[in-house]
Amino acid sequence: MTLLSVENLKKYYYSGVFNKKEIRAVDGVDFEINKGRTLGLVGSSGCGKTTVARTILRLIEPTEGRIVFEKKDITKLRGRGLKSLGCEMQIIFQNPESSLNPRMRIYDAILEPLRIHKLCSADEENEKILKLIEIVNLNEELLFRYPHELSGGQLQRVVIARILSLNPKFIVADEATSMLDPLVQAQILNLLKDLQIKFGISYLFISHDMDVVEWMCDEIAIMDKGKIVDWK
Ligand SMILES: Nc1ncnc2c1ncn2[C@@H]1O[C@H](COP(=O)(O)OP(=O)(O)OP(=O)(O)O)[C@@H](O)[C@H]1O
Repeated sequence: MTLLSVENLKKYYYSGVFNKKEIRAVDGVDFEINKGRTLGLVGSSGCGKTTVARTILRLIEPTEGRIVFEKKDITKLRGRGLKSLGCEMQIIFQNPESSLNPRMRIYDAILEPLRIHKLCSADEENEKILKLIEIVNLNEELLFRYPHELSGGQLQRVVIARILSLNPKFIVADEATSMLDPLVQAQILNLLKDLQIKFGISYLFISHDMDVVEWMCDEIAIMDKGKIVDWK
């Protein structure tokens, strides 16, 4: 069953004041992702992978095309609709520290989205946080530490716990494990796969590492100069 479909997606940038130069970052991309499946997006640096992801998540406006999520056209969604879409579609970046406030203890970092989106009552907060860290295999002792006191792998688990609190249906992993050493990378990838099985999450998995993509993904789209040029 299709969760997300992207039709003729384009994102052009314009640079220069006098001699306007057109940059076709994404130039007519089509794909579908089914529920509980993973699509890999690979290609050389600058081919448009991150732009595809940010456009789908409505973090940037597409120049042209249509994005359909759960049978709903979300291309022009605004206001409250866009806010609730923000829970269902999430992104994990390469550097977990960029997603976490350095002055906020881990406990509060996981609590923050629960409070912002009013996802549980005050009485349920503690239990919910303990449940989330159990799901991502994070030790309870780490809850009262600050981000700089955790390793890259532990931080990525915190980021995943925060995201999971929102019950997402779709997650973009944008080079999410490429800064981690191979053993930790394998652990995080296994965690993402487990979460997919448990919660039926769909992923758009962006990476330079073809071995990782082949292991992680059901289907792979290869991008070049803003277009999908091959499928695997
Ligand atoms: N805000 C912007 N303004 C102008 N050009 C941009 C902007 N964002 C991206 N681009 C350009 O769009 C193209 C695609 O960039 P994008 O970051 O999507 O590529 P990528 O495949 O994700 O690269 P990488 O693997 O290095 O992250 C590049 O030529 C980039 O310079």
